[in-house]
Amino acid sequence: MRSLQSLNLQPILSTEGMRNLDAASKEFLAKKTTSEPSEKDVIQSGYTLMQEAGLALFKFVKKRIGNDYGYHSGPFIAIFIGGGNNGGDGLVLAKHLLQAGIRAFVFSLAPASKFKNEAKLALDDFLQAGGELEESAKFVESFGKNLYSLRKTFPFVVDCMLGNGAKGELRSEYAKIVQIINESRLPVIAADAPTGYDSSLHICNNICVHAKETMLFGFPRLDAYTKEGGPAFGKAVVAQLNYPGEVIKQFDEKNYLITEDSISQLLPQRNEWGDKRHQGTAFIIAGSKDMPGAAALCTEAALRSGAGLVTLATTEAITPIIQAKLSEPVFCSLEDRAVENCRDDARSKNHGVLQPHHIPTLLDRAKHASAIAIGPGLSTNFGTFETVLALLPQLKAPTVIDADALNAIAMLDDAEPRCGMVFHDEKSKIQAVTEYLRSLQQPAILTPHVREFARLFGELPNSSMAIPSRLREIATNTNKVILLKGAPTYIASPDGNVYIIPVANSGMAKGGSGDVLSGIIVALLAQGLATPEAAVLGALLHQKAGRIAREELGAFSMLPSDIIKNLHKAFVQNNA
Ligand SMILES: NC(=O)C1=CN([C@@H]2O[C@H](COP(=O)(O)OP(=O)(O)OC[C@H]3O[C@@H](n4cnc5c(N)ncnc54)[C@H](OP(=O)(O)O)[C@@H]3O)[C@@H](O)[C@H]2O)[C@@H](O)CC1
Ligand SMILES: Nc1ncnc2c1ncn2[C@@H]1O[C@H](COP(=O)(O)OP(=O)(O)O)[C@@H](O)[C@H]1O
Repeated sequence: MRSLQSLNLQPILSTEGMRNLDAASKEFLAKKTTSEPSEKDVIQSGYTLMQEAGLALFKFVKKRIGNDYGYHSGPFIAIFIGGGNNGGDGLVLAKHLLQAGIRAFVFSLAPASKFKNEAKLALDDFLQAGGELEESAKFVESFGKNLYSLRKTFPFVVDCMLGNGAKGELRSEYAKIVQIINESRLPVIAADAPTGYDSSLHICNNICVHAKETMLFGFPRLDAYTKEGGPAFGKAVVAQLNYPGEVIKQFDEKNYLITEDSISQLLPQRNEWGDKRHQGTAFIIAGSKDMPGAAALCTEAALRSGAGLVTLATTEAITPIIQAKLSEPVFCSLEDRAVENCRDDARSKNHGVLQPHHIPTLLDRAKHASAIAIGPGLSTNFGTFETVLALLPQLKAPTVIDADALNAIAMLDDAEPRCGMVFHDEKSKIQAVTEYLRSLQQPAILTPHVREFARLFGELPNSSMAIPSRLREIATNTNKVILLKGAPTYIASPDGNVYIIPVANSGMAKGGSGDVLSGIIVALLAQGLATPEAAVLGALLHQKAGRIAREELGAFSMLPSDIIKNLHKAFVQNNA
């Protein structure tokens, strides 16, 4: 069986974790050379790491020289450095460029006398190699009012002003340079963090470099993938440095970066000799009279994701509509009967939606399923909520709980058969939701977007930095996988690991995309993947197909159905 544990994924560190790892590694490496290292020995170890960082940056920048960004290639590279270690990285880069015969201007925001420790060693090496520091004031004077000349001279800018040590609003000399760089619209490559990103508050200042790419040193850092940091970091590229394995273990925060590269390693093994039942049978409970499309999208996505048999249970009011669209699913058409319940007074409201009298039929059909998805487009009808709440504890197969099924659980306090049970505050409501979920015997994946999440578990933490630990807590307490949809996607597993898919694609932010995701995941579960693997692989395939759809159709025009149309490419490019 394919497992996430076997993938050797890169841990994502917080800025604090990264800085602590840096410090501990310097000590550790220094102790390797002498049992009682002096401060100088520790600085020397730090410089070894800085040289690795600067070399990686050089290789990266060198690849960008030419027409990589589609801009004409000017003769010079502009590197901006500050007086800390981020500036030191820039000096190592500049030395390599110099030695490679590539002309670089190093504009320094700090006087040479300000450099100390590793950055001082880097400065000494740079000067010794024949390099010179340009004063940043000169840059402001020559280019500040003449952006045309700036654009003519430099194809792009390398930002080594401030890295993960930056705090608070930028000082005026930094702010002025950042404004000029931003106004020039030149592409920026940032080292470790874009200048203006406050690595202690984890927010962008008003004045902030918006990098095209940022090279992160050592490990992926959470800041680069959040909604607060992502727009400033641009595309994050990680340069692995030789941090000692023994030290890394101590700083693993159980958050892992996972990208489409891992798809092929997670795909379920197909049984070439097996019949349709060997490929998994998915049972989908979805759709209502006003939302037939949700059921259709979910079902078609499951069909396109490898399940041998897909059965759709939906109300008879919309069964013919979906039958006209899809030939392959088996249908479990749920009889519409006008019924009354204690909330929905108009009988007609209960027509064309899931109702308690459907439960015996659903349970009978669910017996044959290897996985179940429940929720897309079910409606917020009270009887539907009641049905979902009564049905879930009776299901045995691994289950994807999405959309209105999540809304049903969030209404635990209101719904029958718990009518009259009132939770007095949010804390007790969250506790009731947690207990309900924990009591479900089958493995399950919950796929809320942020509003569904808030209905179930209260608002997400204000800072994205705190989201992984909140999700970890819920996954552990409920013993269920929590997949938080959006950009990025977070998947928290009950074992405490959180997987982060660092993709932002506004073309996917459209009604119906989530229904597609549920369909993919239920098919993967049906094929025997465990819940964490099915959730992660499903989200990766979904995002990859979405990326391909966007490349073909653009973010404005692509539709959730185009994600399905491109699913085969997400699978096939990985030789499935
Ligand atoms: N082994 C290692 O350690 C490795 C570390 N590496 C690199 O080190 C970087 C971290 O270096 P760091 O700790 O020196 O911090 P850094 O980002 O350069 O900032 C400090 C400077 O910023 C200044 N400053 C702060 N706030 C400011 C503001 N608002 N506005 C203006 N200025 C402000 C502050 O000035 P001060 O306040 O002290 O006058 C000081 O000069 C890390 O991101 C990575 O690139 C790599 O080489 C790999 C190995
Ligand atoms: N900005 C975005 N970048 C990448 N993926 C996104 C973005 N916004 C939404 N998505 C994805 O699209 C899907 C939207 O799901 P959801 O909001 O439940 O839609 P619906 O319920 O209408 O189908 C989720 O899988 C989510 O991760």
